[in-house]
Amino acid sequence: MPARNDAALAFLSARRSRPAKLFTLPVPDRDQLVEILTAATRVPDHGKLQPWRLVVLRGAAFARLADLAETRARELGGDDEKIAKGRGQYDLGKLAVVVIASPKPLPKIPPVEQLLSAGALCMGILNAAEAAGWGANWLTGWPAHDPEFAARAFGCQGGETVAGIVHIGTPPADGPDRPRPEPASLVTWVEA
Ligand SMILES: Cc1cc2nc3c(=O)[nH]c(=O)nc-3n(C[C@H](O)[C@H](O)[C@H](O)COP(=O)(O)O)c2cc1C
Repeated sequence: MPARNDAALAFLSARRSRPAKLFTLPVPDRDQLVEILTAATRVPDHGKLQPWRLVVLRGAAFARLADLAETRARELGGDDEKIAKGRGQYDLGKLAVVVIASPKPLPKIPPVEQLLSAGALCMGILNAAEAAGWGANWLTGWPAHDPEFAARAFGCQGGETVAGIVHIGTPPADGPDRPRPEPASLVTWVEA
């Protein structure tokens, strides 16, 4: 039986995202990011399929992807708001890990379970980054859900989708936390 870990419980009880648009430098270097990803990829994965892959965005990649999002918005007939929303996180990005859900064609493990594993990986990156002293924020945005953008930007193919784009950086000083769920209002206890 695992020992009670009060420090871990305290961390999980206080964890939160920080707004990526306010991140500043520094961001994790390669070794620091590998440490985060080593912890984060320790994630439930039915069938040990590893139904995900990661794309790390740094430096000039962000300006290129912002332009790609604008190009795609124009192709879709989008207005200025769609262009601005599409460019947003890439114009401001400094370091981000794109989690690609990459489902394997195995009928035994349904696609939803493989997608959930990718979501768990996003959460793992949030937690590992915060535990390592960084701010982190899980974003998507319309381009991430546009198959053509996802193919051009991240090489998505064969049923792959973007589960999350997790930005990591130096966060601003903490503001107030957002309201949190009260478990009592969510839980049905089934005891008979
Ligand atoms: C799948 C997913 C996609 C999200 N995409 C966005 C997004 O595109 N833009 C945004 O402002 N927030 C987005 N969010 C919400 C942010 O991650 C938000 O900061 C987070 O819910 C804060 O919760 P936390 O403090 O418990 O981590 C997304 C959340 C999830 C789970």
